[in-house]
Amino acid sequence: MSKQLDVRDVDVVFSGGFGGRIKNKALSEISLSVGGKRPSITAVVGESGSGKSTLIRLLLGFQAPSRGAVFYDGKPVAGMDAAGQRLFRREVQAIFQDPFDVFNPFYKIDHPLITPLNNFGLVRSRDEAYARIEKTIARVGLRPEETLGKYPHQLSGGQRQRVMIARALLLEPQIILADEPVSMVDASLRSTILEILFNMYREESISLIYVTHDLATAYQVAETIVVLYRGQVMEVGAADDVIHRPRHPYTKALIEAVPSPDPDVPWDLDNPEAGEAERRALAAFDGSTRLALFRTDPLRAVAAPYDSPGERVTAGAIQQAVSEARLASVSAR
Ligand SMILES: Nc1ncnc2c1ncn2[C@@H]1O[C@H](COP(=O)(O)OP(=O)(O)OP(=O)(O)O)[C@@H](O)[C@H]1O
Repeated sequence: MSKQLDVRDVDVVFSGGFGGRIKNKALSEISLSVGGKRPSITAVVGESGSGKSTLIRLLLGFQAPSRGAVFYDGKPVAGMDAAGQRLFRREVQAIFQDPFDVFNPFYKIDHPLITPLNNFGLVRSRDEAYARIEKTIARVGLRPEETLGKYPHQLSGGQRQRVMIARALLLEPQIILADEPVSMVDASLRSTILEILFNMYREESISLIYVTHDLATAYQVAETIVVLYRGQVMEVGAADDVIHRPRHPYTKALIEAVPSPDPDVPWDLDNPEAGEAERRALAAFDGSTRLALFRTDPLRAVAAPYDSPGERVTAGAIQQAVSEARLASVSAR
């Protein structure tokens, strides 16, 4: 049983202009929940200005709703006592788009890892803190000896993002809100970071709200997709249904906007347009084969072995690649 974060029928209205007479409804009639009986991953997909950041601030308790309420573990976040708030602050963690903004450039990256452990009384000594930090750093795929003791600018963007994930994990959260966690990371690391997030869910029962503009990665990790447009939920459902049987014209338009290159043109690994779907397809092979990549639908790609660039791939090879890629995608979810 994991704890539940619940948004019930929330509006967020911002006032602007002279005397606050101009009203901007950033969120309208929003209801969603994560966690509860079993942990879950929900993706919230929306374009710029759809209200994603406002939603994250609302979920973190930084933005008060104009109507409706947010509940954590059945209690309204707005009315929590000090002890409740403290628990909420520890158990609901966020990971942001650009971790560089979060780090203080004058402190080594050990600082934002040790401080919350001390503040929440989770460790009794510096040695205990370092033992936990090293273990967690390793879990997000970094080497403690190459990471700790460094300043933020001495790490790559992907390393900084993984340190932020480690920081969230150290606090033993119930729920993680990930706000565009891979949009600043280069393509080759995107899958790795999404996989780390997915493993937190699978291995530690942490629920995840993954906020993104990218339908393909949403489909990759989430079981439920919420499509947000101008502050309203346009469509919500199981990821497969939303992607393969979209009901709302806006969702259809989003899916159509995912680039789908000519299936007759083989891709190679250096193709800069290769995205999540291609990388997943590649995972179906052991990497020893030369591969050409094809999109089969907007969000799925297959990899087929080929001998030399430009050579046409046989239908049989594609068929085999399709079945193997499907198998890979089934087991990855
Ligand atoms: N503090 C604020 N005061 C007034 N209006 C705001 C405020 N914050 C957000 N808005 C407005 O609310 C709407 C939603 O903004 P929000 O930042 O949540 O969108 P977003 O989906 O996160 O966009 P992006 O992906 O570009 O960050 C926009 O119209 C924005 O101008």
